Amino acid sequence: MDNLTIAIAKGRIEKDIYRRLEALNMEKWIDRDSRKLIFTDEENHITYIHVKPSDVVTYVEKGVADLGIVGKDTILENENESEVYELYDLGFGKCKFSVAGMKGKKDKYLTSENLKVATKYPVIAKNFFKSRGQKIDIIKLNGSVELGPIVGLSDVIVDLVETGNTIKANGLEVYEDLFDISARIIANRVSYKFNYDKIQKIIDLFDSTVKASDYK
Ligand SMILES: Nc1ncnc2c1ncn2[C@@H]1O[C@H](COP(=O)(O)OP(=O)(O)OP(=O)(O)O)[C@@H](O)[C@H]1O
Ligand SMILES: O=P(O)(O)OC[C@H]1O[C@H](OP(=O)(O)OP(=O)(O)O)[C@H](O)[C@@H]1O
Repeated sequence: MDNLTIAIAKGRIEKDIYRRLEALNMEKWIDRDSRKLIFTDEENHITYIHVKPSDVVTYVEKGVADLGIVGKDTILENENESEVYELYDLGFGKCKFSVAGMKGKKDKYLTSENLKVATKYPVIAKNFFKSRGQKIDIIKLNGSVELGPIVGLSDVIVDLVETGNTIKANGLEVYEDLFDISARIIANRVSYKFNYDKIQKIIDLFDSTVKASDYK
């Protein structure tokens, strides 16, 4: 039997993925202490590959992976988003997209033209302001985005907010929430068609870990 390949996003959501696999007794196939990037579950015929979050959609879209597990934010930011099917909301990795800026400066945000927006997510930020008909300049950063308004690089940021601690610790406030984010299972379109039963079985397995516990 051919294995199904699942691309797992390394980093923040990894821990929750392993908790689910552990609940299914499927984690034993993955050596988390090793530097290996590919593992095989011989019992369930699954190959796991460990990739950067921003590369998960690429592996799935190209058909190298049948399935991928990655945050909704990363899916929406990818130019090939529409080329993959989003099948299942895993319910972990929860956070939200927000617009934030310096405390007490919200008025400027609402009225300003050519707002300078610092973000790791230029596609999502552009789409949001476009839908509102507001002209903006994007400043693409790769992290520590909250610094933008503090040092005068930008007027606002578009970023993920979970606990709100980073925003607060840096004297910023949320001006507006965009939408909620969580980890999703995505599928290659062709593979979904040809491996429907196998893929459905894997989704049912993940689903059973939610029903059997309070992971959500
Ligand atoms: N507070 C949070 N901040 C950022 N991401 C979060 C948060 N809470 C949950 N997530 C989820 O975790 C994912 C980010 O994981 P991580 O920070 O490891 O990767 P990354 O920053 O996108 O990648 P890298 O830093 O390697 O380029 C997001 O895609 C999102 O789905
Ligand atoms: O609301 P909070 O719980 O504080 O979480 C939000 C922060 O977490 C993420 O940053 P991350 O830790 O991934 O670091 P980064 O700045 O390198 O992206 C995100 O970009 C926020 O800065």
